Amino acid sequence: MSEKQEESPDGVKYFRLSEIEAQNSFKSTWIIIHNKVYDVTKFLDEHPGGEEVLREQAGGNATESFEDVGHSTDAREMASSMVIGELHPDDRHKISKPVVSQQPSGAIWETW
Ligand code: HEM
Repeated sequence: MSEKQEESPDGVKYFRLSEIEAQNSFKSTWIIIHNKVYDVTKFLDEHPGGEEVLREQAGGNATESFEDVGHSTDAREMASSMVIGELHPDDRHKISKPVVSQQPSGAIWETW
């Protein structure tokens, strides 16, 4: 295992966020959903929700919009065939917001 951790222990490929962000063209369109990286380049034409919504998220985190739509089980299965790897664990905090909560003591907690 290299120190750079380009793979998870079970062999899943890790992509850095900068690498993913560069895949935002018609030639290559990647999106992130729940920290998984999807290559949707060939799917753009076939997406029932249209190509535009995928293009808008190209190279970025589409988790919220994907979940907002309430995609079907079929859609989720379809999506799983497009997974090419995962966002590198060190970059995950860059696309997610902390959950802020107040404890009974009054202390403010931030969790990721
Ligand atoms: C790999 C990723 C995705 C797959 C495989 C996928 C697949 C599908 C499928 C099969 C449908 C038909 C309805 C259903 O079965 O739920 C659908 C609808 C839709 N999708 Fe996606 N989708 C993906 C990502 C996204 C993303 C990231 C967005 C938003 C940015 C999006 C927006 C929509 C919208 C708005 C519809 C509704 C279309 C309508 O009801 O007229 N999808 N998608």
